Amino acid sequence: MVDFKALAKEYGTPLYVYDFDYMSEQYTELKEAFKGRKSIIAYAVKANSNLSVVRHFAKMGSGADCVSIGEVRRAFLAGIPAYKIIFSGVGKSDDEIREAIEKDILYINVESEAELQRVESIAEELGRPSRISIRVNPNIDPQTHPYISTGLHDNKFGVDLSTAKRMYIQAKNSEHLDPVGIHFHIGSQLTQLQPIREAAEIVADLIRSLQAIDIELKFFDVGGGLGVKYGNEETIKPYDYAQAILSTLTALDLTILCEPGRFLTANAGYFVTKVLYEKQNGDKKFVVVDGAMNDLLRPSLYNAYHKIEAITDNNGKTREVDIVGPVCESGDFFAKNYPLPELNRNDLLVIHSAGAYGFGMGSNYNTRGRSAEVAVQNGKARLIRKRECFEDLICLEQEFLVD
Ligand SMILES: Cc1ncc(COP(=O)(O)O)c(C=O)c1O
Ligand SMILES: N[C@@H](CCCC[NH3+])C(=O)O
Repeated sequence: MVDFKALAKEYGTPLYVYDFDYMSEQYTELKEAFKGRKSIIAYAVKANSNLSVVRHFAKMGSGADCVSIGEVRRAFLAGIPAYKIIFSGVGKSDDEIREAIEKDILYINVESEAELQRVESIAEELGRPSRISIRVNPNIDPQTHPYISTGLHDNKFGVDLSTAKRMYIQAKNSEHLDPVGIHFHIGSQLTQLQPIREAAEIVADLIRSLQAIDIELKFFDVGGGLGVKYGNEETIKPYDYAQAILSTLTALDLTILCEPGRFLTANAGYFVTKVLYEKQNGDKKFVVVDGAMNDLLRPSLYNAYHKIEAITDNNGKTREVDIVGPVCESGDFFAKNYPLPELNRNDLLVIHSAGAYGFGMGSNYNTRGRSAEVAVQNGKARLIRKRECFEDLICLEQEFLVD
């Protein structure tokens, strides 16, 4: 049990708290699910890119799935070896591609024909062949929130099957490209197994058709996306997930690469915020807290549900309130019509499932410094990122002030 009151007293609020022991359990469960097959769990750094979090997974043997050269650099800094780092994303710049090739990462995940040309040219310039994988868009509806669906042709990600095949042939015939993997990722917060199985089947068939023309791949990269419980949703068990994927690989000897983000971190994280005021506009009751949409954007952006726990001495009956922050937007809320007891100034609200896409999607909107982050491990807490102060926010502008 995390003592949120003590942490809030020591580190202040708003505050992110991460349970590193829970992260370890999630990692181990997923890794075990692929037992009997060669596999790399490549943590999706975007979910929570704090260096201490990435380092925690590095120590467990994790690789890293990165979507910018900044994330690749983070992965290196955190101690993830080059041979377990992959780099995805639809818009990699020349500089990013160059650095990824120079750093000799496991592979660059290519998302278009135009990008393949750039990787080939840059590899030629460097005189160093680039290992690549191609992200296939299998046109499968993942049955998740439209903003986080990625495996339909309507989405910008990956290439269709026939384009992928053309690209593999080009790569095979190029002395500057070394096609080693194939990738798909149909969306995030997936709670249905069937779309994952269908996508894996489609991609496994493509691998067989490539084998028939002598293109042998080593890595079957199944992306991330495994959903978690925010409320009452049914989720997929890691074992069933792994079995569904492995069942499509009959007679194929490939290393599985899996890129979980949310599964490893979401329910390890809590966002702790303090009650400032209660107010009432007509019939509507509001609880105003010191955290805001610039700290945790998911409710504002996706109308996402997060369980909220009140730490208060008032245990009386609840009433429905909107929980809102100080930012000047009506969209700045953590929950609407949420049942909470009467609250006093300085009571705490703990917002659950905030470990993935929480701090990382934060901003400095309204010139608000981002929260501190704390890790809890083996019953001990430690600061893993300082709270941002005003000087941190203005330091890149200050020298440009003119009279
Ligand atoms: C290519 C890729 N891999 C992995 C992830 C991680 O997803 P999740 O956090 O849902 O596991 C994402 C994000 O959706 C992604 O786009
Ligand atoms: N930001 C999203 C997930 C995006 C996944 C990135 N590919 C969320 O908070 O749920």
